[in-house]
Amino acid sequence: MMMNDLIQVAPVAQPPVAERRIGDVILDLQGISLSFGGVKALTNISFDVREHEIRSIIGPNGAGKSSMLNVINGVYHPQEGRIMFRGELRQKMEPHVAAAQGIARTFQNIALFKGMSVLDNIMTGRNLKMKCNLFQHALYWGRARQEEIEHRLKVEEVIDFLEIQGIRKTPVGRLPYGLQKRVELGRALAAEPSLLLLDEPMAGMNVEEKQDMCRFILDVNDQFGTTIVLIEHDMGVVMDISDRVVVLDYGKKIGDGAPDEVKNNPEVIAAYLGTSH
Ligand SMILES: Nc1ncnc2c1ncn2[C@@H]1O[C@H](COP(=O)(O)OP(=O)(O)OP(=O)(O)O)[C@@H](O)[C@H]1O
Repeated sequence: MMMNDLIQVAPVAQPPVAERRIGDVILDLQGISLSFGGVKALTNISFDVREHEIRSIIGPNGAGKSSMLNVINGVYHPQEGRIMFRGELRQKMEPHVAAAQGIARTFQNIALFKGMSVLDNIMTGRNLKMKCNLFQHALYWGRARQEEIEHRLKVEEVIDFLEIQGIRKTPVGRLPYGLQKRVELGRALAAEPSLLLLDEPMAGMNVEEKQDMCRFILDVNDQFGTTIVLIEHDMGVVMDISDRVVVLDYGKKIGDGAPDEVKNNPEVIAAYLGTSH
């Protein structure tokens, strides 16, 4: 089996890179190493992410992809290495600080409130933007009400964008898996992130659901200029929508470059065929 054989989804038309205004490096990771006790999840990984690009992280199971996302949004603190975000050296970033700096993410296992409606789940993505606290809600009802209306409008925009108007009142737990994934994307978008981290947004989806999700990811990138870092196992999707791809294997970087370059990298092919170890 070659890398090309892994392609499962019909190609999605992608505008040329120049049209999507790829900019300067906004995230620069240098020499990142992360261990859990004796387990080395990441060893001396360096790569960067440019503004407005779609940057994918791929690799076999256990390669360190989710650990890398957790380093980027401050859930894990690497023992070694340096992270620059928008020109600032980050020490121990906490997840809420990363969120406040415009980094949002979705998770491998959907993390939504199953009993709450689609609308209310997406509304939770606005939490960091809310200025009025409970006390102010009681004292300045008018101001809090105005703020609530503004948040609702933003959430409705996200709902329209993701074409989920028909299910806005439905409890999330009643939705099929593919739609739940879309709602999770909606919650991340409600935070109006500049950097969006997507952990296997297409896992468990059928071909049609994958094509829809691809379209939404490309539209988010194109219409809002959002920079996207994506982990995905489906090589067809990755090669179609990414500007650049970084490849991890056993916690080490074995490839980095444009999709065509990575596809033809012998070390990457060997890792996917299981012949490198
Ligand atoms: N919290 C943790 N505690 C201990 N070990 C961990 C932890 N998180 C990850 N690891 C280990 O680090 C290594 C990399 O795991 P990680 O989940 O980052 O890989 P992955 O590439 O995302 O895998 P998958 O594709 O299966 O999701 C694995 O050996 C894993 O067991």
